[in-house]
Amino acid sequence: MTILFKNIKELLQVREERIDFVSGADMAVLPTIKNAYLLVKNGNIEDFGAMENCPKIEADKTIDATGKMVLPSWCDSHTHIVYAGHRETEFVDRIKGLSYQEIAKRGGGILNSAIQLQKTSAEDLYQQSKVRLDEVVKLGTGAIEIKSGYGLTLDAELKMLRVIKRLKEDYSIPIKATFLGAHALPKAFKTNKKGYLKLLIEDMIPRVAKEGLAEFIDVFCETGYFSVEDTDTILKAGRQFGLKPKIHVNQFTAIGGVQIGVKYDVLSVDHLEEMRDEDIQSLKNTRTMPVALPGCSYFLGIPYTPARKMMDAGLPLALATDYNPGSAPSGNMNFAVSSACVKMKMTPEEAINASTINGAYAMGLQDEVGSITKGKWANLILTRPIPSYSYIPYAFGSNHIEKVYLKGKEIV
Ligand SMILES: N=CN[C@@H](CCC(=O)O)C(=O)O
Ligand SMILES: [Zn+2]
Repeated sequence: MTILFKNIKELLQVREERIDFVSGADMAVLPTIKNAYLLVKNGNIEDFGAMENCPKIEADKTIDATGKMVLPSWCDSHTHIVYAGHRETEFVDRIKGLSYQEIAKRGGGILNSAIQLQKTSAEDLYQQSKVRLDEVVKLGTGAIEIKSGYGLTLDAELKMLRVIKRLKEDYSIPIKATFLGAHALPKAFKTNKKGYLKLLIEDMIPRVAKEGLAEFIDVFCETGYFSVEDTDTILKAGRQFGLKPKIHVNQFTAIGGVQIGVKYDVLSVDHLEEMRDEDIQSLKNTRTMPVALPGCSYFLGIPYTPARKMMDAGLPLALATDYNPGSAPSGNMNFAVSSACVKMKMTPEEAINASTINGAYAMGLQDEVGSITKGKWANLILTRPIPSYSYIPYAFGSNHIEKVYLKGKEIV
């Protein structure tokens, strides 16, 4: 099966050679080809180039993309889309003056979602999550990471991870599963953190690894949740079972989460709303991808990740949605791109690099997706007619996507 996109106004994120990620000043460079063609064969990118070199072949399907752009699908490296119910009453409580932390102290927040999830059947959880996955695919997401962490008991965590496994089997989008048993201290262990750490280390991690339910392990390293010391203990245990770490750090307080991440050579450190100069310094010359979640900053009204400062220091950056019921109830990567430009002063080139190739790296998927490179999956966005790619973050709130393709198959 071959598909030929012709007369593409501009083909974005073209990388002749495979790269892992871009950092520092290179983030401002988005390689493109104007008036381009793209040939897809059996679900993968076969060839591309300027229209004058377009092969004279009879493809099974030819798409005239005059006035439109083609880019690799968004790579959303941080989500919690498998959850039960919703938390808009907490949203209203926050509008009325309560903070996210105050709500959590009253038993709301992650524990509220855990109670709802524990009562939800695996089938219902799958159906609720599927709606969200379908939605984000239509919004251009073509690779996604999904975390557990709303179970907080062995059974409920396994239920979440098995739902993620089922989504993986049912969708032609790469899905990476992350075990986040250390998301919050469950009510039953309120005064017994040691006991929960024991459960995590002796029961949950070995079982998750044995059943092959997750590739990554995550910890919410934050004041009032899991300390740096706890994080050290959990990541060490995860490593023994072959789970690669990517962690939540510096969301509300900077307590050394970045440094423990660097110690474990984590694939990504995510959130980073509170960054000290020493945190930026620690990330230099590492293979760890910093991930910013502007939807969370927007929704909670907390600081945005200091992207400019970090990129000026030579660091890479990825953008993700953090789609979850408490701090970011939106999985719209187009909004992440736009708010990164508006609020974090990222240029459209930087934001697109952060949401494609760097997002792919933050999931270990840089060899499959994230750029227009021969052999990569044809997970693509075909835009509506737009004047320039900067128009995507500029005209925020409008849908600029005409169609998305997963493994070359048209979805919308
Ligand atoms: N901060 C930790 N976890 C999620 C929020 C979880 C929730 O409020 O349900 C996040 O990444 O923002
Ligand atoms: Zn998160």
